[in-house]
Amino acid sequence: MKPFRIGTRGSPLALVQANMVRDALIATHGWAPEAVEIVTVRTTGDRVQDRALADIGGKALWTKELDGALMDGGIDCAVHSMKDVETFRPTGIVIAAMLPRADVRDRILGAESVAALPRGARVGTSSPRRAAQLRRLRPDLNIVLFRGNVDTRIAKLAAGEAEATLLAAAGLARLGRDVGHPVPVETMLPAPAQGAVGIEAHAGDDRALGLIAAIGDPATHACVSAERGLLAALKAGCHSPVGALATIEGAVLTLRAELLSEDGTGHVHTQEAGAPGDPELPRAIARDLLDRAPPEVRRLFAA
Ligand SMILES: NCc1[nH]cc(CCC(=O)O)c1CC(=O)O
Repeated sequence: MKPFRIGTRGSPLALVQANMVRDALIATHGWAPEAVEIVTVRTTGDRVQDRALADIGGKALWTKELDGALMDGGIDCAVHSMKDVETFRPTGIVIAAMLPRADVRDRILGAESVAALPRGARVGTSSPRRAAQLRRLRPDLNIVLFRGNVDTRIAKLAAGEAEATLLAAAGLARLGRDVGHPVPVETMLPAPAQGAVGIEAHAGDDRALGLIAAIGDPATHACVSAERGLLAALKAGCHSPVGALATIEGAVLTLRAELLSEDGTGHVHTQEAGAPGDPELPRAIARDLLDRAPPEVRRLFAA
């Protein structure tokens, strides 16, 4: 039998995540290790390292090449950090499953907490959300541009390019890097879909869809879909300063969300509960946020 081919980017984190999917498929379906093959694909985002992603402005930085491989049958599924997957997917590609979500929080490296940062400290990040949240909490901080994969950013910090940086707890844990301190979600609401690994397949490939669905976590899928539904309703993307986090308790999904202006002076947040899988909840939250947003925030989300 032909091996089941898992497409992934080649970054260390992407490879760890692809191996998590591989291990889950092998365990769930009782496959031999050689029944799965990992295929690495270089994406636009991997090639462009010297500019802020927001400046490149291009779409599908992390997915385009993998989408192509899915569409032409070069791979059977593609594994992504859901945080990096555009809100609107091409026709023919479906998110078949998500692995159980990891720690959703950011971690701060170089200080015990955001409050403990020295006055005027330089904090390295390329995330408009993290930059805006930091500026709101601490207008005295100097935000400096940090790009590259997790280890590159840790190395920049060690080289003294900033006093502190923020990284997703999930990525650090998956890479075995026990560094920094978790930032409570009450201090910094995470990015939509942070900590979730998704598996995509061709919409017409029923065999792949079935095999992948068997390793999925429905609660993660419902939460991340609500967070992505909010982005869709806002017509926002990963370059917009948006925090969102859905959680499920019993049969109730609670979605918390905030929008900020780039300089952090404008801010609006809300929280609402509903049924998991109800697409109206994120839409209602988006309308409420846009209604109440100050002009400098609404301007960023004008359709
Ligand atoms: N934008 C890069 C990116 N995409 C996913 C993760 C971490 C893993 C995750 O959030 O699932 C990271 C690095 C980071 O933000 O620290």
